[in-house]
Amino acid sequence: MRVLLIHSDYIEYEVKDKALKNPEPIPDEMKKGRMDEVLVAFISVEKVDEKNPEEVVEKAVEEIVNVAKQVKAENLFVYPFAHLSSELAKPSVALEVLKKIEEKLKEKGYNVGRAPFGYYKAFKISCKGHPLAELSRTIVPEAAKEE
Ligand SMILES: NCC(=O)N[C@H]1[C@@H](O)[C@H](n2cnc3c(N)ncnc32)O[C@@H]1CO
Repeated sequence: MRVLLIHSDYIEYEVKDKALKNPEPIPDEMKKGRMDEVLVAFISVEKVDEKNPEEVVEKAVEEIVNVAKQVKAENLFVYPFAHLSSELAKPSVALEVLKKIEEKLKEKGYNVGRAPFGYYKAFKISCKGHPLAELSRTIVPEAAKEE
């Protein structure tokens, strides 16, 4: 899994078109969204994550929470982003992993938004520009490290 973390004044998105034959079904209110004072996590779920999705969910949540505490962000935004890797997990696994990350971050008390999965989206983001405002993380299951 590849994660790009951007501490932002805001992020806003608008769904434009289907990018998969069967994108995530979404209600009209999810076709546009905005979150302010937010730590955005652009996430590419990778093929290697299929070896242990539960483990990469836990590790991703840990990494995102660590950064959220450092930058004092209470709002988090999970953004499905298929452009950080050339070895993507299949959509069914990726969607489940992203939903689980969202769910576990909420369980930890954060306000969590998520952009719809399987669509082309226009988005605007305002990076805060401080030294910890742009970070990236690579997360792999332990099993993959032994190979
Ligand atoms: N920016 C627009 C976009 O990326 N659209 C992507 C994601 O929303 C989602 N998607 C598919 N596979 C994955 C994956 N492995 N990880 C994350 N998202 C995925 O499906 C779209 C087409 O790849």
